[in-house]
Amino acid sequence: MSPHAERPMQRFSKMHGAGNDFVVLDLRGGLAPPDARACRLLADRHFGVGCDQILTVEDAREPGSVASYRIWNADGSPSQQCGNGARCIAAWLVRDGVAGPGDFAVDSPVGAHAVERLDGGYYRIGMGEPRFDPDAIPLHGFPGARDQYVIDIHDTVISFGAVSMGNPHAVIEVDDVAAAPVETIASLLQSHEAFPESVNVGFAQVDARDRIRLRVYERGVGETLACGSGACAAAAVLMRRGRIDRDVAVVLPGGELRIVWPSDDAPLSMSGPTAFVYEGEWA
Ligand SMILES: N[C@@H](CCC[C@H](N)C(=O)O)C(=O)O
Repeated sequence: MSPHAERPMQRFSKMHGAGNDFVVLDLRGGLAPPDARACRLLADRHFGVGCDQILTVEDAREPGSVASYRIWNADGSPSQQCGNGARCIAAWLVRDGVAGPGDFAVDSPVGAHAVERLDGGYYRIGMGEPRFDPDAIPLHGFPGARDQYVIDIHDTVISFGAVSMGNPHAVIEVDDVAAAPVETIASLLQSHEAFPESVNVGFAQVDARDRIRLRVYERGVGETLACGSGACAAAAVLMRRGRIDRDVAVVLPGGELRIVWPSDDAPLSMSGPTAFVYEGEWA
C-alpha cells in the first residue's frame, strides 16, 4: 500500500513570474487554506516544494470576477498584494478554462484586478492607484505624504520613498544596484517602528528615463528575483519625483516588467511574463 494511501492529496502547480516563484493551490469549493506551518513547509526549498509565495485560488467574491486568490509569504504571513502572482493566477485561470480568451477580472485581497491577455504568456494587470498617504502604507511618525523620508537607525541614515500598492513598499534610489547593501538596509527598515506591518524594500537605479534596475527585499521572504508590486512601487515613487517617464521598463534579476502610470490620479498597470514549471501532488 502506498504510504500516502489514506492521506488526501492536494494538486499544485509550480509557476514563476520573472523568477518570483509560486506554489498555486486550487481551493475552489471552500477548501481551507494551508496554515502558517504548512505554508513554511511548502515554501521550504529543501524539505518542501520551494517557493517565494503560496497562492490559493478560491471562489470569486465580486459578481464580475471569475475567481479570487490569496497570497501567503514563505514565512507563512499573509499579504494583500502580489503583482507577479496576479499574472500567474491569470495564466492559471486561462489554462484551466476558468477564464475565457478575452479580458477578465480576478479578486485579490485588496480588490478586483482587470486582466488583459497579451501574446507569449504575457499578461497586463490593472494594479490600481498607488497610495502615498502614510496612513495607507502604514508608515508611522510622518504626518503627510512626502517624496522622500529620512530615518536614522543606529547612525545609519536611510532616505526612502514610501507607497502602498495594497501592500507596503519603501523605495531607495541608489547609484549602483548591484553593490547596494540590500539585506542590511532592508532588515533595518523592516524591523523599525515606523513600519508597524513591516515593509517590502526596493533598491532602484535609474539607467535612463524609460528604464530602471531594481532589487527587492520582500517582507516575509527576503530578496527575490522579482517583485511585481515592488516594480510598481519603485516606478510610482520615481515617476512622482519626475525622475523617469510614465512608461518604464523595470529590469529585475529574474526578468523585465513594464509599468505604465499615465498620471498621478490614474490607475497604474503592470505587464510581464508567466511560466508553468511543473504540476505536483502534496500530501
Ligand atoms: N512578490 C510579490 C509580493 C509578495 C508579497 C510581499 N512579500 C508582501 O509581504 O507584501 C509581488 O510580485 O508583488
